[in-house]
Amino acid sequence: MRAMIYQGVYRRTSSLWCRLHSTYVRKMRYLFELKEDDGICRKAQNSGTFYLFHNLSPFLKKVGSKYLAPQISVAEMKSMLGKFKQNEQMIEDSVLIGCSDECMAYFALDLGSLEKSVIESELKGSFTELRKAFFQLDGKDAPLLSSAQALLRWHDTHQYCSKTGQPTQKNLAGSKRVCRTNGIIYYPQMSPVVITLVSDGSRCLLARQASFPKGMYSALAGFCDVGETLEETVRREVAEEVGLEVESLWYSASQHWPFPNSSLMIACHAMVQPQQTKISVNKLELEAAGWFSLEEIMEAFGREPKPLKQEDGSFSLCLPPKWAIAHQLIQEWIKLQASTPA
Ligand SMILES: NC(=O)C1=CN([C@@H]2O[C@H](COP(=O)(O)OP(=O)(O)OC[C@H]3O[C@@H](n4cnc5c(N)ncnc54)[C@H](OP(=O)(O)O)[C@@H]3O)[C@@H](O)[C@H]2O)C=CC1
Ligand SMILES: [Mg+2]
Repeated sequence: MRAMIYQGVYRRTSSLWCRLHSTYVRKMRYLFELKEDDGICRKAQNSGTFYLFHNLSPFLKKVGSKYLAPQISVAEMKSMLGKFKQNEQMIEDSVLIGCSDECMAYFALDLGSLEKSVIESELKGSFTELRKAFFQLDGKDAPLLSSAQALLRWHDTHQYCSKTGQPTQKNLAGSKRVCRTNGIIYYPQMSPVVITLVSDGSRCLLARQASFPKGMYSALAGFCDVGETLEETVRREVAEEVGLEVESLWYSASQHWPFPNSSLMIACHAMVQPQQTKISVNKLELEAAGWFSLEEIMEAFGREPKPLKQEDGSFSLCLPPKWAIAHQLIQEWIKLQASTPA
């Protein structure tokens, strides 16, 4: 009801509204309406565009070395569903993931129940594992597909109420699911993770897990435990993984991270005492960890960001790609070194 009144007011005063509010505010208010009101959302689905997935792999087109995520119009969607003899209502399974500056809504839809190869040849592209394409995606596509995949995965794994065992229903935008039996509302979840670049004033500490690409080192990361503050998580993870005590820390930025599930990566810098830098690697968590000088870091950034085998069989240092927030932390650390007197 609130959203309907709101929309009426919006229509009557739209020119005033446009003058009063920035594009950003208009977009956010519009997305809020779509999440609140299934009727408005249904209309938006009939004029919006769709990002397609197949069992959580996004539909992409490869242009040179880059991947692009095509937006499929509602007309194309309906024609394709017709070819599969599917009801157009399948469009309502989609989830809202954003909108354009002109308030045209974007949705994501998983077509996992349909034959993959037929859709691929129909739309001339391919469903590609997100992990494979993530670092070659166009600027705006990576965060959009990352949150779309997380939302689709959450709906796929929350079909039933954990209290009553009854099926849950999603609202049209997909911003929640409701158990009709007892009214419990479930909201999409993500796990908070801290990622910390530890410095001793002149070197930074990087580590690798056995699953990382050869030669790749990154900042220390770890999931927040229930009840912890971010500061406590940073201190605990640094102590657990490399046996050091953090003296001070500060927040840098955050990023949604789709692997292995939906995480909110909260990036921090931390300092340890220059006299207390002896690392003791927790081999259950990490394969290796080490201190790296500014020169070593600059040299690694100067190389191609891919594993490079050296003559002795080891791999040269390779740093996280620019989309990963760890990359940003390392870049900030470099700037800090330049601005700090030796
Ligand atoms: N952007 C980047 O550069 C980097 C990103 N990351 C990301 O940071 C995240 C956390 O890093 P990681 O070092 O693995 O974390 P942790 O150091 O916390 O260790 C991972 C272990 O924690 C347990 N765990 C606790 N809570 C969760 C949860 N909510 N989800 C999954 N596992 C949990 C699991 O143990 P068990 O399975 O035994 O129960 C898991 O093996 C990952 O998503 C990883 O992809 C990590 C490094 C670099
Ligand atoms: Mg870790």
